[in-house]
Amino acid sequence: MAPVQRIDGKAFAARMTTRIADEVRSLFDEAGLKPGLAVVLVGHDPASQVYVGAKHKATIAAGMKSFEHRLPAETSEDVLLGLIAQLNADPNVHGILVQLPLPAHLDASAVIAAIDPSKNVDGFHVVNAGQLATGQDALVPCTPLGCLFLLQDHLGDLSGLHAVIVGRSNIVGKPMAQLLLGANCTVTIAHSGSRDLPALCRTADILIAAVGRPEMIRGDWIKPGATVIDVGINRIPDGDSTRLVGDVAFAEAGHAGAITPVPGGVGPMTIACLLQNTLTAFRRKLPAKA
Ligand SMILES: Nc1nc2c(c(=O)[nH]1)N[C@@H](CN(C=O)c1ccc(C(=O)N[C@@H](CCC(=O)O)C(=O)O)cc1)CN2
Repeated sequence: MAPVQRIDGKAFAARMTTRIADEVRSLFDEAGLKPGLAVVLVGHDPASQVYVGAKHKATIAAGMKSFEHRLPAETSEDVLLGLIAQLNADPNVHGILVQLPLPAHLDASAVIAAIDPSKNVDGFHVVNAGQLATGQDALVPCTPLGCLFLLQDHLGDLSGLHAVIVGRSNIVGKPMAQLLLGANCTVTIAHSGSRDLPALCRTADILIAAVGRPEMIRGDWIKPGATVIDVGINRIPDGDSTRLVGDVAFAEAGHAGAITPVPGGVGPMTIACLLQNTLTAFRRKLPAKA
């Protein structure tokens, strides 16, 4: 059997970012306007600080305007909702993202619901979710969108393939299922409590691991030749230090057809798709050409 291929999300994301930057430049030449992305971080979660910093860098690299709002951990919901109302009304802001997780005293659903759906570049608003579920043009959550791009790039047409998604979150599992249905896959959504999960996973041509548990998916859960997309980003102790692992036991997956590594797989695609969604939201606000 051929050795497993590594699906290089980092390289794909870099190519996407270059293409987006080219589009941003030519739109600026045509219309004299730039897309603007506002990212709101509440508190000091170390991983969130890294991701928000990476989003700022990527936004600038793509030629967009970046508006960063770093608020103290004790920020009240009223203050946060006030900032969101201000960003909703700001014509220079085309995309708004509130970094998750939020501190425990804040209600993430209420905060997401306050973001104008046409600027909700995370695609988390119920309007965005409803549009995706009913096959309308939607702003689609960045992580599953990135997974779909990697799958289509690697496999081409996905029609008729059986995709098993392990994980049922609103952010990854459910929108991933909608995207794969839209690409004509047969889709099963499973979770850590599904009966005989290993056997279910072994039926997958495409296996999406989005369960948030380090290396839970073992090698013998993977059908030979399957394409495995590992969404998990888990930091585990490693001697005196730590290291990142996915939800799949990568070292046991040598018989898969292809697999995304962690790091360097899905993670960078999340940020590239955020830029893509910001560009989409911006384009939708441009005046129609005569
Ligand atoms: N509002 C949102 N919050 C969160 C989202 C999101 O899409 N919207 N997703 C995650 C975090 N996330 C982006 O916000 C994110 C996670 C990981 C990466 C990434 O590139 N990871 C690297 C490894 C980085 C490291 O060393 O820690 C990789 O996988 O190669 C980018 C974005 C939760 N919150």
